[in-house]
Amino acid sequence: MSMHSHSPASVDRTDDALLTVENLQTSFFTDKETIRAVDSISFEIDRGETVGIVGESGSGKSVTARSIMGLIDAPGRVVGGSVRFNDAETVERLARQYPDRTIDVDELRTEHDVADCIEQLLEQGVSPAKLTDGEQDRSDVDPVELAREDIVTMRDLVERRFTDELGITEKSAFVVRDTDGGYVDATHASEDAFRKLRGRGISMIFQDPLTSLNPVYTVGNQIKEAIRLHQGLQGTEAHEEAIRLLEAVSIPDAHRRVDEYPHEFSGGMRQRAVIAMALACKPELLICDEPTTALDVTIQAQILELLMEIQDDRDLAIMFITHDMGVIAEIADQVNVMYAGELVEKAPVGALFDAPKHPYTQGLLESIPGRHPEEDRLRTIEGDVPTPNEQPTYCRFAPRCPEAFDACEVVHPENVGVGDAEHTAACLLYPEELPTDEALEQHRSLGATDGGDQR
Ligand SMILES: Nc1ncnc2c1ncn2[C@@H]1O[C@H](COP(=O)(O)OP(=O)(O)OP(=O)(O)O)[C@@H](O)[C@H]1O
Ligand code: NI
Repeated sequence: MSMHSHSPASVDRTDDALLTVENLQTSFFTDKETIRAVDSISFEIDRGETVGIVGESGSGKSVTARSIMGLIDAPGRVVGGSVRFNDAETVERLARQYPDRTIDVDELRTEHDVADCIEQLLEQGVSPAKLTDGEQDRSDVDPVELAREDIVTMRDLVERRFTDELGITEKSAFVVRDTDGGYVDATHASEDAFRKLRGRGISMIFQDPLTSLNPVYTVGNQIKEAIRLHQGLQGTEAHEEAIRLLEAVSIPDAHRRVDEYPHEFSGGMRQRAVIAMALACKPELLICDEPTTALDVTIQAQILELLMEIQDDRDLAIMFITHDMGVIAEIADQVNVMYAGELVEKAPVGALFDAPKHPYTQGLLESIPGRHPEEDRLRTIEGDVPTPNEQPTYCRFAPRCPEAFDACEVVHPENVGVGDAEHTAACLLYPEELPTDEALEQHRSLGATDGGDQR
């Protein structure tokens, strides 16, 4: 049982999710300002599922991906939230390698009483709202009572790292074992653990295949290096596996092409080779950051088709980043719409296209080429994505929004349920069924329990 199960904002898909991103916050600290590139976003990815992340340039899509991969460099830093990777094999492997940095939740359950822990936290001045975060309908209930009812659990305290605050667990721990399935907390993993998590576990491909391929080595040697690192195969075995992988990504004549250099490959073939390299690591989750934007439309369609086939074969989860709603329609099961560092709408792909709720999403859909064949000019949303350089007490989309009203300047919209169980939007027009003043009150109170800046 998770604290989130009653929350309209965070849909209860937690139990089986392969990846859980919760209140992730990543900022860049420049001389001039703090850019809140990813500003407290939450979403999940299930096994075998494709989750699309869509939004205009500068909305924070790549920073989200790089935060998950542990690839944020100075002046940037993940400043809050967590990224939990829930794969039993990975948890066991890392728990063996990092016994001192592993938390055993079952042990904690036998040694500590959750209600006592919560009492201590309240005494230390932690707000009850923080302890019941996600329990909007229970926010007036004493958190100690929720612990007694098993609604707030030891696992919840571990996930929010309250057990660190209590001195029960090591602050540097990042592997969590639990009978219900543990996880690796990527936001707390050390550099070397991240390297182990990348590749086997989570693997990423980028927009420009040339940045992932080294021009001085043959394509085959680069794939073989990945095979050696992640599967421990050498010599002929590695060579055979490299050919199999090139065949798996439909590179014709793989026996010969395995010995060619990247410049001898076309753009589409290079992107296929990069996918083969990513697969050499046998990942559970593949993150694709605009992998087809540099390619022409026909090749783009072939690569998407290929990814779908590979996904079916391997039950691979895919997080697919694009600014193109057309691509989202092709490939995604679930969609997260980002704007200026925030997640403004989340929905299954059908619901998003049939009934987009956020005016921003509506604008993105209106600007898909071919939507209005009777018009000669493509519709666009006027203006640009603002740089998110302050904590918003308003709606960041309001200046461009055709539906904006006075409150949008002074109330920050939170994600609220909009119809379908798995559909949320962060817009003051919702919940539609409430009168405006009550809707605004709901956004204000959700904002107050949001946690805000965490670290
Ligand atoms: N190294 C950095 N230093 C400072 N700011 C950065 C850095 N990297 C990203 N940002 C800022 O973070 C915000 C989000 O950038 P991000 O690259 O994630 O956008 P995106 O949605 O991937 O856009 P695109 O579609 O153009 O790839 C932007 O405001 C960007 O300026
Ligand atoms: Ni990007």
